[in-house]
Amino acid sequence: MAKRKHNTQNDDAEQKQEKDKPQEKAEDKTVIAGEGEQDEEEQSFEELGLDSRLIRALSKKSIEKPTPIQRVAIPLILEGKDVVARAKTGSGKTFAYLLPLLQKLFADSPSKKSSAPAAFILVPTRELCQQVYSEAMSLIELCRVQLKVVQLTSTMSPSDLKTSLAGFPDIIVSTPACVQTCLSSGMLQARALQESLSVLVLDEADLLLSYGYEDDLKALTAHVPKRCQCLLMSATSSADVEKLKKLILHNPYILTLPEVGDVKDDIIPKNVQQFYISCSARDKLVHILALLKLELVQKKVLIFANSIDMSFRLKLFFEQFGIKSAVLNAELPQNSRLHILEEFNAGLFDYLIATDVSQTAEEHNDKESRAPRKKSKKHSKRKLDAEFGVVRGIDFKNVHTVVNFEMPQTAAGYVHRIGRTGRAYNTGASVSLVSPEEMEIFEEIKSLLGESDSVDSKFIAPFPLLSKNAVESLRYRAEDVARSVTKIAVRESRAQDLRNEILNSEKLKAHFQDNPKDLDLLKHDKVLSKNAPAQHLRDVPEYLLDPTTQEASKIVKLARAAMGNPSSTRRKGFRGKFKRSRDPLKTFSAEGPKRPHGAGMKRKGKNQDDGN
Ligand SMILES: Nc1ncnc2c1ncn2[C@@H]1O[C@H](COP(=O)(O)OP(=O)(O)OP(=O)(O)O)[C@@H](O)[C@H]1O
Repeated sequence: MAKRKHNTQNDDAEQKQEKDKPQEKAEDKTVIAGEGEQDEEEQSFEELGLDSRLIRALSKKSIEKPTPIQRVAIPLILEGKDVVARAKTGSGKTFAYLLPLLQKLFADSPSKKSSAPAAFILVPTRELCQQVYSEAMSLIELCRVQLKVVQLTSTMSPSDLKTSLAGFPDIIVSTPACVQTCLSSGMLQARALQESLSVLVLDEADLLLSYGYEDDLKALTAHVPKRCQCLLMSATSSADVEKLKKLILHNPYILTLPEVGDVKDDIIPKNVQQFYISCSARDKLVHILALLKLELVQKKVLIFANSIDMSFRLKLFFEQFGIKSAVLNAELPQNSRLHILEEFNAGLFDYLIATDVSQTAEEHNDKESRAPRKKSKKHSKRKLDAEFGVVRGIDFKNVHTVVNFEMPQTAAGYVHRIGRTGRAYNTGASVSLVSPEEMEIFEEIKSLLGESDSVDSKFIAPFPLLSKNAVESLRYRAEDVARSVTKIAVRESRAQDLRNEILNSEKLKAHFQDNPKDLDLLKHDKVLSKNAPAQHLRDVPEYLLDPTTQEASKIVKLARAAMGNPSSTRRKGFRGKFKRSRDPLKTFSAEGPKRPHGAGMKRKGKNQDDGN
C-alpha cells in the first residue's frame, strides 16, 4: 500500500487508539482529505489497499479512481478505525464505506459463519435501503463471493422479516426502527449480535435523528459490542451528527474535504452551476414551459415542487405540450416509487417531478408506520410514507438539471435538492424559479452560500439563456392551458395515478421477483389528462422563436452532444474537458445583443416530442 499523507492534527493520539479501550478519553483526530497533496490526486484504488476483485468490479462500473473522501476513508476503515466522514452530496460516500466493509467480510467469510449478521448499515429511508442494498449486491455479484445481504424495512410482515433473517445474512441494510423491531421481538438475537457484529455504519447520519430514530439508536447501542467498528457518514455537520458521534463512536477519525471549515464550502458541490429566475408565482408555469419546451436546460431534469397537487398540476400542464413526465411522491406504493426511480435512472424518461414534502419529526416518530396498520383506519386520510425520502441521499443517475419550480422551505433542503446533480465527477446545473414571496428563503440560501461577485459556481447567478421574448412568445398558450388544469382535474388525475400505481405495484412486485432486471414493464410517464393533448400545442411554431432563443437552445444541444449521451454510461474523463470558456451557461446571455454564430442559418420550427 502506498504511504498515505494525511494532515493529522493529532498523530500521537492515533497511536494510542485501541478499539477495546472505549474508556479512553475521546479525542477527535481530524483528517483533511487531500489538502495540498498533489500526488494524492493520482492515488489509485490499488494503492489504497483495495482487493483486486473489488477493483475489477469497480472498473466494470466505469469507476477507475477514488474520490477524495474515498482516498482517505478506505485505508482508515481497512485499518479498523472508527470514522466520521463528512463530505458533500454526491462525493461518493457510499463506496467510501461499502468497499472496505465488503473487503473485511471477504476475508472473514465463510470461516466465521454466524447466526447473526457481521455488519449493519443503517439509513433513514426505505429508498436508501434499496439503493445501498443494490450497490452492495451488485459489487458482491461482480466479485463472485459468497456474502449474503438482506434489506429489512418496516413494511415487511413479521414472517417476511423472519424469512430474510433465516438465511443468516452477513450484512443487514435497514432503518434503525426496523432493526429495533427485530431485536425486541427476538427475531434478531441480541446475544448472537454481541458475538457477531463487527461493523456498524450509520449512513446519512445527519438525517437519522430528524427522522425520529433517536430512541431506536439508543436502544441499539446496548447491543453493539465494544470492539465493533463504527462508521458515520454524513453530508453536513450538525448538532445531530455530534450527538450520534458521542452516542456510538469511540475516539473516531473525523474526515473532511479540504475546503471544510465553512458550512457553505462543506456542502455545495463545486461542479453544480446554480441559477435563478425571478418571476411571479403565476408566471412560473410559462417560465418552466419555456425552459423545457425551448430546450434551454439539459436533460435529464429533476423538477421539485412543494406539494403533491402541484406536482400533478405540472404533469397535466406539461402533457398538453407533449412533454411527458412522471411524478414521484410519498403517497405512492413503495414498489412503484422504486420502479419510477429505476426507470428514471435507466433513462426511460427525461423529466421527473418530485415532491419532497417536508415531514416533521412528529410524523417520523409516528410509530404507527412501523406497526401493522389497523384495518379500521380504512377511511382515514391517505397516509404519507414516514420512511420516504426522495431527496436526501438518493442517487439519481445522470441528472443534468435540477429545477426548483417552488423553492424549498429551508436552505438545507436546497442543498440536498441541488445535490441530486453534479454527482461524483459529473457536472450539473440548477435553476430556481423565485417569486417575490420566496425572496426570504432565497436570501437565506444566498447567505448560506456566500454572496460573491465572482462567477464561481457557489454563487447563484441569473439564468442567462431565457429571454423575455421567449417567455412572452409562449405566454398566451401557457395561460390558456394553465386555466384548463383545474383543481378538480388535478385531484382526479392524482387519484387516477394512485389507483394505477396500486394496481401496478403488486404486478411489479411479482414481476421483479422473477425478472429483476426488467425495467420496461410499466411506464410511469403515461398521459393522465382526459383530453388528448392538442397537436398544435406540441409544436412551437417557427414564428414564435426568436433567433436568440434558437441560438441558446442550439448551444445547450451542442453542449449535450459534447458530453455524450446523458442516459447511457457515465462519461469518463469528462471533468476538465468541458471548460468554462465552452460552457454556454457561462458565456451566453439571452438578453445580450450577441449575434448568433449562424446568422444566416435557416430558421426551423421546433417539432419535438419531449417525451420518449
Ligand atoms: N470513485 C468514483 N468515481 C466515479 N463515480 C463514483 C465514484 N464513487 C462513487 N461514484 C458515483 O457517484 C455517485 C454519487 O455517490 P454516492 O451516492 O455515494 O454519493 P454520496 O456522497 O453518498 O451523496 P449523498 O450525500 O447525496 O448521499 C454514484 O452514482 C456513484 O456510483
